Amino acid sequence: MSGRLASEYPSWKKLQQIYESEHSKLVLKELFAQDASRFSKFSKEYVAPDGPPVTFLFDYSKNLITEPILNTLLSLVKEAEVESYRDKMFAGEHINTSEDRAVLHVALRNFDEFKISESGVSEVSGVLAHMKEFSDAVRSGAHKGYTGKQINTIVNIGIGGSDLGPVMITEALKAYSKRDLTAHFVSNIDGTHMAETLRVCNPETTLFIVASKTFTTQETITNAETAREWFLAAAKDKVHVAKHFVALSTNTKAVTEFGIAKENMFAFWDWVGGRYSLWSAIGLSICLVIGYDNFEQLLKGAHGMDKHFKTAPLESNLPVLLAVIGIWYNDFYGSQTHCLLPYDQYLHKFADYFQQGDMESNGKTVTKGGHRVNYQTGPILWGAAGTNGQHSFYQLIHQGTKLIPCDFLAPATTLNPIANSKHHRILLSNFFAQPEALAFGKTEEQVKQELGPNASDALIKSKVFEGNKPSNSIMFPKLTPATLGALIALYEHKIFVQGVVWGINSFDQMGVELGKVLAKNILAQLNKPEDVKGHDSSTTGLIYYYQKHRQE
Ligand SMILES: O=P(O)(O)OC[C@H]1O[C@@H](O)[C@@H](O)[C@@H](O)[C@@H]1O
Repeated sequence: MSGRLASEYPSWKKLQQIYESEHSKLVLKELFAQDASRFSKFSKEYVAPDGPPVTFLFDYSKNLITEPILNTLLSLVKEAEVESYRDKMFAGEHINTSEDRAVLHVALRNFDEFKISESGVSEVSGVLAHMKEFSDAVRSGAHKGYTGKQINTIVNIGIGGSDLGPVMITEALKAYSKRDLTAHFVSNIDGTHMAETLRVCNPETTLFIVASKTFTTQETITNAETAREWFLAAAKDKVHVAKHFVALSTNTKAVTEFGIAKENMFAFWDWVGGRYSLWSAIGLSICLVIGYDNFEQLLKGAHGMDKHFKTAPLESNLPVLLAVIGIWYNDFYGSQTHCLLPYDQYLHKFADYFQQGDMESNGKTVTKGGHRVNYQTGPILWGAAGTNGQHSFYQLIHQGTKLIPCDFLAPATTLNPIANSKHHRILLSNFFAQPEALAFGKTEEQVKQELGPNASDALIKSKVFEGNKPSNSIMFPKLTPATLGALIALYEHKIFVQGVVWGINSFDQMGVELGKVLAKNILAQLNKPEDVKGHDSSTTGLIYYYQKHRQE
């Protein structure tokens, strides 16, 4: 975040040399054979410094690294002054320079421990108290709808960071949820999303949560207006809106203009980035689904990781280790993508969530100093819950031509021990087997032995697994709210470290703006062919086709 080009650091140059001279010799099978203590050298157990008990094992031994490589990667972190930028973030300095803002999602889960002087920080506990009071009232049935019935359905209307976090967490912590409260999340402007949701809602028992940091996002405002119209068609009187609509936003003026009273608004501040906002008022739907106490556990779990990130030395700092291993593949091996593979059905939205978290943060081509980078920045992030991916895209990871580093995550104990935990043992045997197969593969010799003397050469070759595919494994005792909080914070800080090394601003998102502006302009031209002006022939042709075929 210094704005310097990463390629100028001495360690970067050294890493390039190491890669060129050594990468063909970095063979996991040999690295493990040569060193019986490789696992203990390259794994760490995280234990939360305080707060709710959180622990997990981070095993990074199946990576194409040696101690000298790791040390050089850590020198890179030092040269990029990651520690100093980390301290600036925690101190509330305006490290989001293009927007002149602090980056303080850590202040949302701080419980007054780190001293941070930025306006709004002292209001965090008041908003949490408001969230507790409101979510308790809805969950207990004290807050009633306009006909006196209890609320049994919530609809969160938001997109991007105002949707993905709540969706991911409410799925991940479903085991802790109030089962008689149904939660829907409407994000897409496509009317189908709202129409299909309203079809199963009853206006008397539904609470709409309009979640938008800016309260100007076209999708969210349009969806909220449609929801209000639908509600008023039944409730008739606007006075009833107060019981059925709340807003989560930084923009009091726009919220009031929309018709939501100030007391039904849950505030947050411009130093909370959209993709880092689930810890803020944007988490209200999470509180409603899992209860405030569980939400607080989530925050405290994240706070424990914040403390670890802030104080642990680089060589045992887990977000730093995760970040530099990612940089090694992204910038030296030329890996384009990174795969997140939770072996836990509850975490089936984890990769979707970090797709925004990572790609919107580090998908940048210029440094903070305005220089075009001459190296790769953020990876393409993707993934799915195991074992589903194994029956779909793992083929390419095992035998395709691309190197795809993977993170495997799994709980030792399932929250659903059905059939005597038989399912979980099978699930975990896959969680253990896949990284092993990726790393060690299967040689031609082994295949020949298996197939016998009559097998054709082509068949033998098709069954060979080259191996040497790297992965991290993260295993935790059980998926609890605090554990989930710590895991999310781990990845958030990984993104931070990588952004600082690459010299980019991880906290703006200028890239989403152009499309928004163009769409507004085109919306005004859709009525008549003669209005369609100023486009290339392809765009004009597409709009004409629409105009010819639409039926409204
Ligand atoms: O919460 P609001 O302001 O509606 O923004 C929703 C989303 O909009 C997008 O354009 C991005 O900027 C995201 O970072 C953001 O999370």
